[in-house]
Amino acid sequence: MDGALYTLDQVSRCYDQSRALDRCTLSIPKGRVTGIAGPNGSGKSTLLKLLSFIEPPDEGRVLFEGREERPFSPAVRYRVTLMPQTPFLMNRSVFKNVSYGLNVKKDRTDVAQRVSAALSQVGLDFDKFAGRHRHELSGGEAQRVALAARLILDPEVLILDEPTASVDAASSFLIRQAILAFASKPGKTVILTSHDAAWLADVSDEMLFFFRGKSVEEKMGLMLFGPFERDPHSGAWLKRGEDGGVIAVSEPPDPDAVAAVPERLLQLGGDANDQHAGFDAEVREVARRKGHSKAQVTLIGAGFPITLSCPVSKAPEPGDIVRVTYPLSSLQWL
Ligand SMILES: Nc1ncnc2c1ncn2[C@@H]1O[C@H](COP(=O)(O)OP(=O)(O)OP(=O)(O)O)[C@@H](O)[C@H]1O
Repeated sequence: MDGALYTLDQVSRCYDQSRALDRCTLSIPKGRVTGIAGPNGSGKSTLLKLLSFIEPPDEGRVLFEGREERPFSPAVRYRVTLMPQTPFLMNRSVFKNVSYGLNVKKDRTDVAQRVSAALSQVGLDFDKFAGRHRHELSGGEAQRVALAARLILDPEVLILDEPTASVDAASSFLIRQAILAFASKPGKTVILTSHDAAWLADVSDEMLFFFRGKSVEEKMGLMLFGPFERDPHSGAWLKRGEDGGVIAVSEPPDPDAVAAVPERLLQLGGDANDQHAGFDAEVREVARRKGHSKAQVTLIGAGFPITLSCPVSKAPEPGDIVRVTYPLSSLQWL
């Protein structure tokens, strides 16, 4: 690792009444692929806009190579390129779209050759695609053209917001290949989000997990939102599901707090006791990936979604009812 490229120090970004980023502190390494995962509305896109110097923070500091860029200089903006969630393609040829950024920079060297190389990086043939217009492209091809339009600029930092949203498996694979080829060049940093957790984990060297406008330490396998209740007999705190099932929690610090257990600490099997809480859950999905010794398991317990990983040899099957246990001390309040 070449050290931190970005450091965010207590950064907040507010829209109307909502805080899209809430006193967020994190760092992103240079020369690595960093994936940012988190639920809808957790602030991922807002973070990417700040990292691209498109929007400034309302509070706190965004340091780039240890310096605060405020106001943003064109020099630093040219080093960073963002592909937004729904990238815009002009209603002109693929050639004009991909070469647009070079035009803006008045860079006219070997344009056709560079457009051809950029298209080839995303698996598109120059002769077949360069003359096509937006309406002559599938969703996946349009997304790859948008990526080629960023790759041709050869930025130091490539930031991609949901690059595989609504593309087919073939395009998703080609986008992954293009990202990894770019990232393998010296000095390149990639920062990206995706709702496809397995795809994101596969392409990323590092992962950051987002929740309510800030980065949390690790991926949570169980998250429970209030209200919580107290068992009148035992005095223990719990979350009751719609099906009547209950999941044990510790005492909530405030009514809005969310109870969370890291995925790593959720186990299949085991007994509940003073230190370990447990509940029954139905297995919904088991994802086994080639070359990985662990399977990703999605379950529903007391009506709540749960994810955990377990050795492939011990993975249950969809439909199985299994016991999920976790150390009570591992429960965090977010
Ligand atoms: N331009 C805006 N104006 C008002 N509110 C906004 C704006 N952009 C984002 N928000 C709000 O800020 C919060 C964070 O949004 P953001 O798009 O950063 O989350 P996200 O994690 O990228 O979500 P998703 O996964 O759905 O793309 C949300 O509550 C959203 O409604």
